Amino acid sequence: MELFVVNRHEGDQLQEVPENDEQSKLDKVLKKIEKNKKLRLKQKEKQSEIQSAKQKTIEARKIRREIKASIISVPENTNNEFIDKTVEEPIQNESINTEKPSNKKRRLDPALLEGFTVLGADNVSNKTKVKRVLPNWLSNPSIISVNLQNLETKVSDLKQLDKGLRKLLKANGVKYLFPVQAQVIPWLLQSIHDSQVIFPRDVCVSAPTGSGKTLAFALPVIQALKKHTVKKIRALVILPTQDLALQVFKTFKMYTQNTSIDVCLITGSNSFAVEQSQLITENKVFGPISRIDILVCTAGRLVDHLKLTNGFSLKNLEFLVIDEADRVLESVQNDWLYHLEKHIHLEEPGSQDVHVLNLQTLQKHRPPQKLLFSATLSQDPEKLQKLSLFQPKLFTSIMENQEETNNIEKPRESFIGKYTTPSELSEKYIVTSVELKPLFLYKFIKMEKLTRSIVFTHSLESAHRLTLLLRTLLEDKVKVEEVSSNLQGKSRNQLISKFTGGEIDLLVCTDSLARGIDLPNVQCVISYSAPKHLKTYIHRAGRTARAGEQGLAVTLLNKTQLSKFKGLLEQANKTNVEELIIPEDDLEPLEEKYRGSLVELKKIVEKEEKLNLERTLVAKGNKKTRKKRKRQDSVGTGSNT
Ligand SMILES: Nc1ncnc2c1ncn2[C@@H]1O[C@H](COP(=O)(O)OP(=O)(O)OP(=O)(O)O)[C@@H](O)[C@H]1O
Repeated sequence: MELFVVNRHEGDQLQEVPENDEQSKLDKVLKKIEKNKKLRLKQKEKQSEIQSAKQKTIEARKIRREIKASIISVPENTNNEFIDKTVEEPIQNESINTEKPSNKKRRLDPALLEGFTVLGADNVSNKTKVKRVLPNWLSNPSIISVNLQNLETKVSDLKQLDKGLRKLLKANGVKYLFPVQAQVIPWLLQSIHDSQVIFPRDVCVSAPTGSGKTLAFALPVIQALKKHTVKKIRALVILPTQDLALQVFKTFKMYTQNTSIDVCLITGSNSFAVEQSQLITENKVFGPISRIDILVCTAGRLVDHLKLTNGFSLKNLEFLVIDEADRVLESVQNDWLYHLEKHIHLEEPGSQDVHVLNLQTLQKHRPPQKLLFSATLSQDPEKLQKLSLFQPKLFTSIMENQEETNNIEKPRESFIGKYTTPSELSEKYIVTSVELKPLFLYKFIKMEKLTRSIVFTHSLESAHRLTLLLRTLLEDKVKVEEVSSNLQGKSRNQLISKFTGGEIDLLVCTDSLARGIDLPNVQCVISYSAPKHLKTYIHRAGRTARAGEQGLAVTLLNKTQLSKFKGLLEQANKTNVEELIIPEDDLEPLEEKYRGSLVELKKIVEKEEKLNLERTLVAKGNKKTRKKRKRQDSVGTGSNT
């Protein structure tokens, strides 16, 4: 029997009792019940503890939210502070909170539970919605109108502006200032005047394409530099491309005539040595000295001169203008910002006066006033922060006819950062299939009798093929040319002048021509390849409807691109861009011709490819023969010696 005895664990307190002892059995059961009762009671207590801890955690979160809300409200006069737009509660706040008066401290204690998963607790809590908080200077800009029709500021009334400059403006047909000029020029002139006693604030200007931003910075800079007699580079204007630098250079040249100010352009279109000789002259007594006052350049070429040109100095810089600023800042060309800052802040060898703190040395070592301009200026504090702006001031435009215009004070935070386009710009889109896209374009060109228009494609190859196809379709009745980045220097400029002069009707190009280029009276801009980014769309469209003229921007889309394109437009508050419907029936009579042109295009492309191949082979062959000859020559010379 003993083999079958099972030793059961009956609990520590339980004594072994004889099986027939009923009373002891009963006692045993009662004890068990009592024990279970106690256990349940304990569990209940634990449960209620957990419940109250949960309640406390919720209260603590509520308090932290309140404290956070008071911390992220931006105080006045913190112009140059960049407060992260995605302010999440800083961890340090927890320890700060626990040191609050006793009642709060008690309420915040459950924060200690943070990090523990409370079993059985309801861990689904509402996440605090992160509010976009901009620094004061970004959320309180000066608003620029986009209306170029009813201009109010007469050039002759702007008495702060130098008489000579006013005369030149009139001579160039400028009688009224555009809104961006009417606001920025007087403000800058005042700040330049005040800069004798206080450091001037940096300025960011975001205004539509073709709204006249170039004069808004050029005129104040020229006026400020007129007083100097000694030549030193005092204004540096940086642009993203050679074309744009040339354009801005021309404006400076125009408005510095009749002054002693010298302007120079360095973009790499001339040889390095020529540029060096334009920048610096060698003086027998003083060594290398500057020949110029204003330098217009591209970022990459600037760095080359900072590194290699003896005597090239930007230590007297009073203005640093960055036009198309968002693009220039995106470019990492030779790390230009780093090299520029390093150069400006580097002490002259043997210089002592930086350590002497008086007004004169402060003025001498004051950083240049930074002026940033663009139609798509980033208003993201993090991006702007790398420029270390000093008490920046923002001028920005907003869309007319928007609710915001009527109540500027209310929705500032929501409209800041949205790009604006000229109010004279009409926008449309055409939906088509990939195969019929060129046919739709052809029909649209014929329908609208387009001249003075620009077609944007996504690649050089696509621009080239589309040019060939359009030529065969349009049979030279409409003059089509392509501008690509393959085309450099003079020939590129010649082509652009031909277009400006009306000799070319359609320019097919890539986005190398999308930004800043000021071509007068462009009738229509066609995005043959859909733009991938809103900025690209805005700059492409900005080649038309400039300086108060009417203009049309049309985008060709596949069905799959439609929703993304609409999304882009929404980002700029454009909700009523309409579809231009070209009925497929209208295309039928053209299909025959289209097919013929495609066959023609295929032949031309094949011929070109063959020609290219032959040229490459000839080039390779020449190289080989040259090498062979060289070897033979050296063998020959060896045998002779
Ligand atoms: N007050 C004015 N009256 C008449 N025309 C003007 C005035 N100001 C500028 N313009 C002309 O308007 C055109 C566009 O000016 P500008 O190139 O400066 O525009 P923008 O704002 O820099 O454009 P983008 O952003 O595309 O570079 C130029 O041809 C310029 O000569």
